[in-house]
Amino acid sequence: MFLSCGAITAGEGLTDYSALLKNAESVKSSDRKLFSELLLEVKPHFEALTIEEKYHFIYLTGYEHAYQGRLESAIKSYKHVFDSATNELLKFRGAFSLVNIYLFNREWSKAFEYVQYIQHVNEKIMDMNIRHLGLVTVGYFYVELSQFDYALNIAKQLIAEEVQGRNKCLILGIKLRALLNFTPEKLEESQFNTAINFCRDISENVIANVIRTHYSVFLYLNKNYDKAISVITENIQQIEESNYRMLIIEAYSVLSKAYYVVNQLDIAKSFAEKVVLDGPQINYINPIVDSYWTLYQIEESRNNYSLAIEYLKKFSEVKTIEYEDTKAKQLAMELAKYETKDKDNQITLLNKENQILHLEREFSQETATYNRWIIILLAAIVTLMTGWVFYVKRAQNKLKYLAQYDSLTSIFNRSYFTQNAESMLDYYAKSSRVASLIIFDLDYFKKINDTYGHIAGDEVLSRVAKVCKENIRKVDIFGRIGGEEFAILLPGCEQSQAKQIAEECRIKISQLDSFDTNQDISVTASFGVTDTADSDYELKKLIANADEALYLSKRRGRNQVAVYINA
Ligand SMILES: Nc1nc2c(ncn2[C@@H]2O[C@H](COP(=O)(O)OP(=O)(O)OP(=O)(O)O)[C@@H](O)[C@H]2O)c(=O)[nH]1
Repeated sequence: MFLSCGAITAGEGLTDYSALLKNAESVKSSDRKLFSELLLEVKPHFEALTIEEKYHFIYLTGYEHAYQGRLESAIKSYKHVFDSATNELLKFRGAFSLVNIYLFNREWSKAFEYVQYIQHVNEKIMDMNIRHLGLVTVGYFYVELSQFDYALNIAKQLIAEEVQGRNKCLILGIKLRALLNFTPEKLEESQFNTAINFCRDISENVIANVIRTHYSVFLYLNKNYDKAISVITENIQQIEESNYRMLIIEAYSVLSKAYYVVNQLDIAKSFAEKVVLDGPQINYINPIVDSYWTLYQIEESRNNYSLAIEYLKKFSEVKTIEYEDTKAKQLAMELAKYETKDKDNQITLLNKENQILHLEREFSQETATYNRWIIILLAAIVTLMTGWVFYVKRAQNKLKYLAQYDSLTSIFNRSYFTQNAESMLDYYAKSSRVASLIIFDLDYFKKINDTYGHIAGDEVLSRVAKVCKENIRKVDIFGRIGGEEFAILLPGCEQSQAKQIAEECRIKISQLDSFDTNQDISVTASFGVTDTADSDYELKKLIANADEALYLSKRRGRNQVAVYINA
């Protein structure tokens, strides 16, 4: 009961409702139980409240409804405050509370109505904390609708007004997220660190962790995979304990992508699986799309084709949801902007032409037809544009594949092999772990081409790649680095194990059938092997030394494996 916490009375035994409401206001996010008790205490005396107190009470009731998840009732209370309260501050609070709920409900146009109000009146709000909280909500709205330039303008205004405390921490997060999507090339690591430190110093740990996930995405985009991983893993316990699902999902998603790139496939898979655990959740559809793609890539690289296809199907389902969602947001935004412009135009027109009212009716009819056409046109443009973006993205994916894989053998091409091998070697160098390199070259391949033709030669190359791929692990990096020259980087393998693997590949190649042509084609290959203990971690040096061993095999009569000796 409230009285046990100390009653606030206004002399002569009368309860000071204003003070009760103020008390409720101050504990609304820190002591939920007391907050509810205070509202219950005031409720029976509603009629005795002053007008101002009545609206304050209704506003706080809205807050209580929203907290309990009764969003329709919360909207009713907040709207009542917004429509009828004379106190500008309360009206303003009603507006940004409505934006938050409409954003949660994904009712973009309705949210936009109140966003415009907040932007229009914020300068009249003298309580800086409330004014800034309203603007932070607006910034968040624009980020949600991918209107990053608008979000950045809001951040600029708040920073110019020397925003403080939690609002500053929130807007720094919004600003970094907008920049990450808008102009990532202009971002620097120090900006993330400054924001994280600021939020941490004022104990806003959840927001600090949200910014850490943006930081991790930034590092991932800049190919700094190890750091992208450590930024999250160092704080993973705090992130998981936050119970903030969106944050947790974003963190898992970036971890799974980064672990995939550094070839830690089991860990990458476990994080991606956690992201997709609850099925397609519209409020965080992007990480789900990314995670299905990662799962598909992992299973495909492990040759688990049926599972890979399942993930690809899921990926395509969630991609469609993501695409529809983006389209809906863009359309809502375009229509909302159009309607605002149209409203402004009409007001000016009506002011100017007040004297010719009879023409106004005609005009609005025309405008209505005109509006309909514009809306249809806009919808068509947005559909076409998003369809085009989708098409371009698909074409980009195809181009990306072509740029990374050798079309004849479907293994990595030289440049992608080099890129992957170098980052793997960097990674291994840091932890001083061993890796080996095998290089092999087909014997007398020119003769095969000359005797049986280039098409038969191509078939040989593709079969050689296939048998070797079957013989190595999924973590090994396998590429075609020349016409009939191949390389395999084996992380964690010592020279003696690599030699054994090379020997197995050599035997498998020499046992290749004579194909469907019935021609008796005999194929062999010569191998050279070295490891990081003998040749260090620089790819160029490893290749040169393995090549030296390969030519020793050739000189010794071909169809054999030689190991580089560090004299
Ligand atoms: N069919 C086919 N042949 C290729 C391809 N790329 C390179 N070659 C051929 O591979 C042959 C390589 O010949 P050489 O470098 O003389 O080597 P080799 O005949 O294998 O002899 P050794 O390496 O000394 O055992 C050339 O005839 C190239 O035309 C390709 O993509 N397809």
